[in-house]
Amino acid sequence: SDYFSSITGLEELLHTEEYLTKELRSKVNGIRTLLEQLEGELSSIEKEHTMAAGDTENYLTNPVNVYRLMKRLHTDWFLMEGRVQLMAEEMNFNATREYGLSFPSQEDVEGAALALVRLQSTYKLDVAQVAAGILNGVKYGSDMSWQDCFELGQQLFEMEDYNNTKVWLRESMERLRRHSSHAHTHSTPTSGPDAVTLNKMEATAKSLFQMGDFDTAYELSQRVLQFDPKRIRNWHLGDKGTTHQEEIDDVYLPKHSDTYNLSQEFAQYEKVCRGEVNPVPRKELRCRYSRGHHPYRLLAPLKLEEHSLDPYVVTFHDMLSGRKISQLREMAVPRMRRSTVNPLPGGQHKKSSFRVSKNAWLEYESHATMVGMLRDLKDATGLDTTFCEQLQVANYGVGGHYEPHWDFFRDPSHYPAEEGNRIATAIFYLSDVEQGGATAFPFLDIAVKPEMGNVLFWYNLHRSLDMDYRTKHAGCPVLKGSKWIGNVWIHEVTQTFARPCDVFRDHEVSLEYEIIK
Ligand SMILES: O=C(O)CCC(=O)C(=O)O
Ligand SMILES: [Fe+2]
Repeated sequence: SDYFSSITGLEELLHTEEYLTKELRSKVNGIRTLLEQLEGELSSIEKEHTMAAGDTENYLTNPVNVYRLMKRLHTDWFLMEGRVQLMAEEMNFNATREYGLSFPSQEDVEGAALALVRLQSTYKLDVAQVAAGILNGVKYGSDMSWQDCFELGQQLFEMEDYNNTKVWLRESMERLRRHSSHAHTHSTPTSGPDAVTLNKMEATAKSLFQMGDFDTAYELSQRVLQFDPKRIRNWHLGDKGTTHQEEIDDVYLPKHSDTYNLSQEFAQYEKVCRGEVNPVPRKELRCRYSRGHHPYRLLAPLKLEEHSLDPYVVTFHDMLSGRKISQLREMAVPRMRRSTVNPLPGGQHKKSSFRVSKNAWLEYESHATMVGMLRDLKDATGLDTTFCEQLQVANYGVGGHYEPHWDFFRDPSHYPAEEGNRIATAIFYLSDVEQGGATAFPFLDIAVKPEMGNVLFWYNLHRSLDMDYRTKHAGCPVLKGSKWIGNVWIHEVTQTFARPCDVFRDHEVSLEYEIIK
């Protein structure tokens, strides 16, 4: 399971499908050959038999015919029987569990549905466009059928996401309406919903009705009636007369939605993800060459892009070659696991829809490339890299994201006292991302687009080592493509000379951002 959280798992699923397709294709071809043989033999017997039946006496007085009749019934029909049996055996196709192939779980399907609606809401995508395979005006994939949309609507309904249920069911019904009127004008037989689907449609309409979503319920029931006018008898009258207990039990009522996702802060985060940031130019910010903290950088200066000076957030361009990036990703792939988020004290590390990605932890000493990364970081920032966690390589698939959070730990029991808190974060971008997937700082109005080889760096702590709450940040949902990053977390102890503190504590400025929504 967890296929949906990154691209590496999805490739496996594609492999499954390729295998199954080939398997079934060869089966279908085999059966067709057998069927053609059978067809040939049967029609020659039919021909012979018609001849015999047409003039029985004449036929049966011919010794050759008599012999052939005998032979047919003694041998040929049993050969036929064998052929049919063979075909029946061939017909057996139980591929879905047989070959140790990978299949998505219910959780995966839900994750994929969730990803789709997340993208839709974060990037304000039009459902009709998404269903048509268009993302922000670029046509990528093929259309979704009305059944696809309906199933997604059902899925969302089960997940109790009623707002999205509504839009997808409506899109589905709209597509069904167009589909059937199109089929009609071309005088091809209308492939409407089958009885099972109609049942589902009816049940869904009923639940929506009882939940008070009359418009969608109406739209659904109109389609049901179009294909089977006998259905939907009197439930639209409020089901007087059939108020059995079970009828009431199967009504779904909305749960309270997650309040964070409804907060101002979340809305601001989504805005930053969409790139709707404040257009006021920040004159103090520059793109410039930097010598960093090592004489070598006089010859090979760093390309520094400032995003913010306080808190300090910058990009170092072109810090890692494509070849090294491939090495890193190759090392990480076999170790990738679904990402977890830090638990509340005493809790377990949990998978969460808050963070959908896979990651692997790699030891810096295990490869020269990683040792080099730390050295370059040290040269660029002046920070001491004695206390770093292992390198965390993460991959987000489509819809993958990491909601706003802080990298520092608020609870000192979550880091070793001798290392201190996470003073700084460096994100090595190990891929480009076609659309979406920015690293966003909602309080700072900054969205950094991943560019392969760049390093995004910031301080999580004030000089006073107090937590800088303005550094809340997130990985925006990946809309198109796959996002790879390498996270380096540098801890505070041993940085006394690299980043000395001030005479006064400087943390007041960020306190107003402390509130957790
Ligand atoms: O994916 C991103 O851009 C941010 C990742 C991040 O914040 C983290 O892993 O802590
Ligand atoms: Fe982070």
